Amino acid sequence: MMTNEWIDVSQPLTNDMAHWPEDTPFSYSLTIAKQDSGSVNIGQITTSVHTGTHIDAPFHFDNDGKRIDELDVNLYVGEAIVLDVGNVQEITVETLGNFSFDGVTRVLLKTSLPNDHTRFPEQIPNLDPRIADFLAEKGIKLIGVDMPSVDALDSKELPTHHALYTNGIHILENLMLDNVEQGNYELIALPLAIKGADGSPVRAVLRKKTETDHN
Ligand SMILES: Nc1ccccc1C(=O)C[C@H](N)C(=O)O
Ligand SMILES: [Zn+2]
Ligand SMILES: [Zn+2]
Repeated sequence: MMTNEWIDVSQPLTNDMAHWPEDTPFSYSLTIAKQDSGSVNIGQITTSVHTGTHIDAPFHFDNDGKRIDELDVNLYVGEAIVLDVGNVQEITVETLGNFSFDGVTRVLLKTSLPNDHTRFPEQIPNLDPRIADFLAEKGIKLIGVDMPSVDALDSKELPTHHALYTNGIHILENLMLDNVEQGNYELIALPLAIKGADGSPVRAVLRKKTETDHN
């Protein structure tokens, strides 16, 4: 059987990468050099947990919501469908109504936003909060986007975050889908086990399903 290779759809974590204005930038530095320790190089990282490819815990936008370490890891591993919605600036129920969801529980939206991890976008396509009900009805438990947020960048109310949460749909942000075509994949995007956290970086990878794969 032909097996496809896993492909990386995560933003590289670089010291010049984009971050939310007023949020903590990502930085990696070597704090102990081998010539000084006599044995090893040791680095440290500093970052907001919402920089780069990451998941939101419900606690990010709801004080009573689950924290990262309380989330089921099964949400982040398994079959996912990539949908190309790059033809619209506003993603609505009507946009999604054109697709078949095939009984998958994870949907990744590829928008028109070009992937550039060094540039924080000025504007992003809008996700109508009403898609939450629609996706929940299709059995979706995880939505992934190639943008820093599922709401407008200046939103304080975060209507789409809340609508998804209310419908039991978890959120994955800042995927890199430029080189991924629409279709059925397997996804791995596991968060770190950060106790009590509101979000976590993930390493997100996809593998295209072949016709011989079972569902
Ligand atoms: N880090 C921030 C700093 C300031 C204002 C918003 C954010 C966010 O993270 C919101 C976004 N909806 C997110 O989940 O990534
Ligand atoms: Zn986030
Ligand atoms: Zn978010």
